[in-house]
Amino acid sequence: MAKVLIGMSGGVDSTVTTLMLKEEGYEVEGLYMKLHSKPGYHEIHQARAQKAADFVGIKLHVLDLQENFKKEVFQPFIDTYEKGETPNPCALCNREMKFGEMINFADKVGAEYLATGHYIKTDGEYFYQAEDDTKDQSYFLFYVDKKVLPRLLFPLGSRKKKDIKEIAASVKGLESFSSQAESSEICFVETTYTNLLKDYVQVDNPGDVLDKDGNVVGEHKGYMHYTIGKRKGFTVKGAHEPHFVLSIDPKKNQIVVGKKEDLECSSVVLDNLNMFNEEKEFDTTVKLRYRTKAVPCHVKIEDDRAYVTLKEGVFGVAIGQAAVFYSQDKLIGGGWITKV
Ligand SMILES: Nc1ncnc2c1ncn2[C@@H]1O[C@H](COP(=O)(O)OP(=O)(O)OP(=O)(O)O)[C@@H](O)[C@H]1O
Repeated sequence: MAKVLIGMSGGVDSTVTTLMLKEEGYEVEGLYMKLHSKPGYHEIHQARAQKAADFVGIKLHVLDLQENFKKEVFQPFIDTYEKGETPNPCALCNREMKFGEMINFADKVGAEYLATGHYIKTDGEYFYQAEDDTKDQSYFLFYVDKKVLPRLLFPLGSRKKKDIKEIAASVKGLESFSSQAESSEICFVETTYTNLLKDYVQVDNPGDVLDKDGNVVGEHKGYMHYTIGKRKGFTVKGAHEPHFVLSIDPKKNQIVVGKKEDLECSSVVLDNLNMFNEEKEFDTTVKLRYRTKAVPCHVKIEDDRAYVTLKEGVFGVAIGQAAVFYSQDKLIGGGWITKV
């Protein structure tokens, strides 16, 4: 039977995935990657991964990628906030670490396949949304190099999260994995992103809040406290209705605020595209942030830029975020929002 490398984080998903692969008869080896440098984190999670590997009876490799992660994922995260934009570190991590470095490691140990506990499906050519739509992670995988797709296995793509927890709870020796707290959306953010940023950049720096016409109407705490669509944490003199952040000017340390309807966006431009097919002009649907529904759109690709016309207005679209195209449940590509 073929050899598969499984990314083991010490969490319930990759632990149950490992068990499934082993039961299916694959020759399985595990890999724990040290990615970010959150103090005390790896001691706990590596030990959990080791416990899972020992239970299933497989070898666990450990790879220290902290320097690499810092350069490819963490620093861009800080830089994006400094530019007044909204980052998506998970999409970068998936391309560079989980389906970049891990594929290289799979080659090293002679594994034909790479598996993870992601909730997503693939047929080797495209990604598809997971069966469990509350857990679907396809949005964060749009930037993975399509060359690696034929080698990926996602046993959880057709499963429900609650069933995975039940499996862990029912296997003697793995019960503790079923009750672990769910990991936060961004693994290296412990509390809030601003708390983390404060260790690296000057976040607290009061400045002016402007209205759409450029009048100073209030004060904010420092532009990095805000992302597009945020409605709290700044003052607006005499305001009776909620105001939302419409744009951020990092150079002037100013934010522009307005009403909900001012946030509506009808087109976006994307760069750094990652398309899974060759089409240059098409109608499809696009998701402009995680946990929102995909809206119908028209796409025209020219010189590695996608010009996307939305057929329904979308609120709170932010530069720096991913725009991911879906045809029904099939992910056909995406890019990074560079202009709204
Ligand atoms: N540090 C790591 N080392 C190796 N593989 C990892 C690591 N972190 C995540 N992975 C792999 O990527 C998958 C998805 O990671 P994600 O961070 O979304 O975790 P998750 O959905 O909470 O899964 P889990 O319950 O396995 O932690 C994991 O199931 C695992 O296969």
